[in-house]
Amino acid sequence: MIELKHLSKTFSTGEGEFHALEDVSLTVQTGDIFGIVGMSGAGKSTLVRCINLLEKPTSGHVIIDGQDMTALSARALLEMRRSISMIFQQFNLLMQRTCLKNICFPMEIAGVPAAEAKKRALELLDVVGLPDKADAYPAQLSGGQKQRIAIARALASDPKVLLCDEATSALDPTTTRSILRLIQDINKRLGITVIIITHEMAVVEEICAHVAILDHGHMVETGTVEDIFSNPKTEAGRRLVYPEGAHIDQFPASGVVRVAFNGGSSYEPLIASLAIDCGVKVNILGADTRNVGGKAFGTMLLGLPADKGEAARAMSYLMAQKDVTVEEVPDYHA
Ligand SMILES: Nc1ncnc2c1ncn2[C@@H]1O[C@H](COP(=O)(O)OP(=O)(O)OP(=O)(O)O)[C@@H](O)[C@H]1O
Repeated sequence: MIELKHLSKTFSTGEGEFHALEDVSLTVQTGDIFGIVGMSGAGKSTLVRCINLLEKPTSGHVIIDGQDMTALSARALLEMRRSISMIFQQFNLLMQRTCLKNICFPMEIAGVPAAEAKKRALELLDVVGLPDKADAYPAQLSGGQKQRIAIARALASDPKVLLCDEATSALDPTTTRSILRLIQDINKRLGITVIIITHEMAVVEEICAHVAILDHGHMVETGTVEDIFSNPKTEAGRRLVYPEGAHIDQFPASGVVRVAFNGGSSYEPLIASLAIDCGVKVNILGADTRNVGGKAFGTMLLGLPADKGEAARAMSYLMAQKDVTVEEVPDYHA
């Protein structure tokens, strides 16, 4: 389990202090695939670099399997870091080494005998689906293949945790999907906890179970991907989940409710049955729906009728529905 407790990171810059992270706390369970999302500059990379202490937090704690990383001696930290591997957007392969030698590199540093390292590297080439690329150089590979080699290298130290910093951001959608499948496979087969830093909600949607949203250095929302996608509670969350809209204060109506569909089979008939069963017509002010893991999710903003009795009937009807949550939108102003 990875626990971040009240983590803050302040950089001193020419213009004074810059608070890149402020009081961030979150827990990632062992074996999870956890997404950390946020717009550019939100502090994602800083956060991930604090997890393996490449960046020393200004205050707060990083606790991995009960061990406080911030309290370890330099030697113990080095040892602990071996159990946390990282992959990057730009792959960071050594261009003058073959793929096999790239994968051997962390084992060489750890003092693994050459023959043993080579054997393990060949196994890892198999794991990432590139058994024929042992003698190829990175320049001879596609972006997706380079990332596969980087993943093999990351696995060479038998890590417990894999940190992925925008690992698919330089790849096309098809290659992205295949790399995400590989990461998912590694998570399942090897039980490695995965933390994915990304600005793309599609990546989170594809493979993460839990997600945290960072906004200007603050962790503003965290939960299951289903919860956050079906009903983002903060402005930053809504901006990421529904970049095309769902800004509630642009709609001209009063008595607005947000209806979130939490994986029920269908949403279309609800408004129709509301009219037929209750005799109440509502305005659909905005809607956005999506499919997560084969289930339907989405939110609708509904404008309730001005008549208080009708509005109350509509509310109780909506609240009685299965797999639907309803909340009034108090921050709405006509
Ligand atoms: N060493 C540093 N010195 C000063 N400021 C820094 C330093 N590293 C990061 N920052 C600032 O901290 C903020 C967060 O940066 P970070 O790279 O963590 O964001 P990010 O969410 O990963 O963004 P992106 O998606 O664009 O990479 C930025 O405003 C950045 O300029």
